[in-house]
Amino acid sequence: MSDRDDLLQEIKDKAVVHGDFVLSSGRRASWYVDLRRVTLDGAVAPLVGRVMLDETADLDYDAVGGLTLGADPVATAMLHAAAARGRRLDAFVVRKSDKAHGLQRRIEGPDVAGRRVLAVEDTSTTGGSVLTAVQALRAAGAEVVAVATILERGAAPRIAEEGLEYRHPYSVADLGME
Ligand SMILES: O=P(O)(O)OC[C@H]1O[C@H](OP(=O)(O)OP(=O)(O)O)[C@H](O)[C@@H]1O
Ligand SMILES: O=C(O)c1cc(=O)[nH]c(=O)[nH]1
Repeated sequence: MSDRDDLLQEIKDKAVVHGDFVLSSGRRASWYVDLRRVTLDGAVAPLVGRVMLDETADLDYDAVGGLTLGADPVATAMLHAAAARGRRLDAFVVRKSDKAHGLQRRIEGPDVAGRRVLAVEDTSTTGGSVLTAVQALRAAGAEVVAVATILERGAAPRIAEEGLEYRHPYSVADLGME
């Protein structure tokens, strides 16, 4: 089995939940994918890093991150997977709102100004979260080369509207969901 197949199986086994849920956008859904159950799983996180690096291998970026919290373990998994392959990749965290004390940074980590960055998410349904990160990154002077999520759940049209390249190893159909 490939990393891609292995990760899909882990997502099906550990992250998919059925029930009645309110999503980040306020929409309701009969199923939810709690990808934190795989991105924070010590056995699976390295797989997440490798699959996301493979999915974006043709893109030129040297830092990765997104809106906290779902994006954070995706970005650090990629940082570590890149290091294991001998490649330097920085990570960053975009806060949901400005910080009023300390250094008052909206984007934590090495500076992103003037750098080519990849905006990531664990999943995107409306694209609202990842596009909030894109907006903050652009305001900080970064060039967003693309958006990448583990699971595309409906955000593709919205991301395309922004003229952004969008990568995702899996979509809803891979889970057998509507
Ligand atoms: O494409 P969207 O409609 O924005 O939905 C997807 C977002 O929802 C989840 O995060 P959530 O808002 O639950 O916040 P959290 O990461 O802080 O838990 C998920 O991690 C994405 O960030
Ligand atoms: O749209 C969301 O909020 C959402 C959907 C989903 O399947 N998983 C998740 O973490 N968030």
